[in-house]
Amino acid sequence: MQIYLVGGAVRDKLLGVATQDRDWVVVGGHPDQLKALGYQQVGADFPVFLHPQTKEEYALARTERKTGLGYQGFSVEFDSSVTLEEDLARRDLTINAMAEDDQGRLIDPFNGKADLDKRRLRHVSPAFREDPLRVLRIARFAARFHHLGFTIAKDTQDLLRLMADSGELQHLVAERVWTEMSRALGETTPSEYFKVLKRCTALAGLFPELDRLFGVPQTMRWHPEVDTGLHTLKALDWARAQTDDVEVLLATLCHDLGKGLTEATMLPSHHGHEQLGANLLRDIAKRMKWPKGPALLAETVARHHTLCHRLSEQSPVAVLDLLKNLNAFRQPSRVEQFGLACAADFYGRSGFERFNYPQRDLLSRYASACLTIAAAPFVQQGLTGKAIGAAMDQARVELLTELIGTDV
Ligand SMILES: Nc1ccn([C@@H]2O[C@H](COP(=O)(O)OP(=O)(O)OP(=O)(O)O)[C@@H](O)[C@H]2O)c(=O)n1
Repeated sequence: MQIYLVGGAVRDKLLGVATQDRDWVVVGGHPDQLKALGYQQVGADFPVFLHPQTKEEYALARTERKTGLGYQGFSVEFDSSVTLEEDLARRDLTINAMAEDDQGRLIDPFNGKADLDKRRLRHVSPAFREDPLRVLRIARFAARFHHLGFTIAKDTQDLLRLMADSGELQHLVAERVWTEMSRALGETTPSEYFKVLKRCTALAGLFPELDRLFGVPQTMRWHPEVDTGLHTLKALDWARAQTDDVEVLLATLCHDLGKGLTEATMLPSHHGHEQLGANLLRDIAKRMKWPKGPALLAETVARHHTLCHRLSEQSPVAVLDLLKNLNAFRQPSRVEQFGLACAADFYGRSGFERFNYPQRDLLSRYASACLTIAAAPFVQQGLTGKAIGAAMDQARVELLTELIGTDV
């Protein structure tokens, strides 16, 4: 029995970046051997074992790589004659198909190291198609390594397109898609995930409401150049630079979904897109099986995000409504999450640098967004709408003064 380090850990070591976890492959081993050594099998159908101390994953070498949720009932035949090369050949990308032996020697039959050097994401073989989730994985790796200059090889782009066009991604179970998307939101350049899926046409099947935003013009006053899809992605990258909170990032991604529906009738103002988007999000969250927390924040941000743009016009009743929708009385942290997603909407405006807004203006708008909902404690004390309004005004002035360093 031989054991090799494989996959992400080998790739990340060569790339000189921190790795998340280490995976091992066991060649020529038998499940009973591993169990006798104290390894614990994970899942009845799956040849993966947890190391008794480190709890790292040790997988028996195999020639079938369908993984995870959605393949219940699928069992992998155990075959101790599978070689390391055969196992590596069925992996997704060449940069993920390298191994290291116990002497630290690299085993790289598919030139993964050369692809790392060329900053290239390239699939290993036609076996890539065994798991349609890999289309999403490639998009996620593109989002993770975009800042290092990685691009997707032409052949691999063609394959992604082929798989998307064939409709095979429609069979993916919602939970797997959510896991990939939520991980992608936390990658360094999350916009790349959606750009890759858009380019290969997968986005239209996976998330049609988001796909529809591309080509929908923004309100001219704020966004003279870009369409709503590009505005959304710009906002998302800005939000990611501030936080890795998936709830905020999902809410930022979804804040303008209603504009896909207002295009025909309500341009140029997109009047009513907030309500339409929020209603849409209820159905989307159910269909895509998003967890409750992220779904709730996304819906509330969609419904109320424009409130921050016209803060001075808001009545305490409107703010109260927002606080209730946010569930801010039970979860005060939602206040800041909301403010951050609204700030991302603001920073995502096209040509925003060109407008040359002074820094203090941007800061004050962001602060205002946070402060509007910072009224929560006052509401908790049972104050009336009028008193809340007065308290908010006072709080807003105080924070702005502190942030800007001058009287407002
Ligand atoms: N659908 C999949 C899932 C995984 N793998 C292979 O299994 C390895 C481990 O998978 P995973 O832990 O999901 O990915 P990592 O490459 O380790 O990336 P991360 O840093 O995101 O964990 C991958 O490197 C890849 O070789 C694959 O080929 N196809």
